[in-house]
Amino acid sequence: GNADSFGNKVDHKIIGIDPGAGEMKLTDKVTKDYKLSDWTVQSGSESTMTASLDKAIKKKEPIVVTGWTPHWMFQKYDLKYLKDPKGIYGKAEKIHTVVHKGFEKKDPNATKVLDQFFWTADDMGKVMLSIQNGTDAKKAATQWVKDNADKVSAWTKGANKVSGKSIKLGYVAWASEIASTNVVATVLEDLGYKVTLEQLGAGQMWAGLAKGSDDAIVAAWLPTTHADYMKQFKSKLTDLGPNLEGTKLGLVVPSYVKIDSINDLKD
Ligand SMILES: C[SH](C)CC(=O)O
Repeated sequence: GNADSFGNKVDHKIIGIDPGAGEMKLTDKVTKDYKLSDWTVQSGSESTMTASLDKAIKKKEPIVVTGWTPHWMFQKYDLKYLKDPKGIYGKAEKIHTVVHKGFEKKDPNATKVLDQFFWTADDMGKVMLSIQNGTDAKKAATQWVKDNADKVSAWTKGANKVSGKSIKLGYVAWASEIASTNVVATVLEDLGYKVTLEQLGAGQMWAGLAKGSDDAIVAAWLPTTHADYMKQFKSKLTDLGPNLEGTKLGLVVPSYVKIDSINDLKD
């Protein structure tokens, strides 16, 4: 391709996240369907991706990463999504709360709270930003719960305080899920639950939920991003529905990058 193409400038690399993330599967499909044959998707983690983004932006260098909303990166940097004319990343999605099938009978009280948990990208953004600014995730969650007693009381409506009961929440270390899982854990702890948080890879989180080593997740990106996991484990899961609506995911570049569409990645 021509020497000064964007592809050449970034060594034809899309800076990705953890290999089990649904977005990575979708990004593989993007490289195929948009015929980006000389491109590779570099896997790592959310923190290696955001570190690469930070480094490039500090030097005003070109970069393209797998991004998503809600995420603090959009508050911290001036970024834009590349248009996805083939719609491979899907439309706005919802993050669902999913429990191991049978948990709803084992603990209807906790299930009620999990079912009633619902908040906005702004709510999540406040917790994410506080964590990004160095506050411990647990403390940021506790602070948000304290500051939003009205919202939380809607989640715990009709639920009782408990003693001697425990619950295990699985999650993946994505900023969005660190925020949501710690907030839900705090609310359950305030009701008397002993809550264990298990940080896992995406595949392990779904497998753990299916086999019951975890009771619940608030991290299911549906209908597109986690479609494969949901299909694979459907018979072992009870989907309690959305806890957040209006997500987005796709390829993200700093605004100083002069391309606007995934099609522009072709040399
Ligand atoms: C990275 S998004 C929060 C979720 C996913 O891609 O699996």
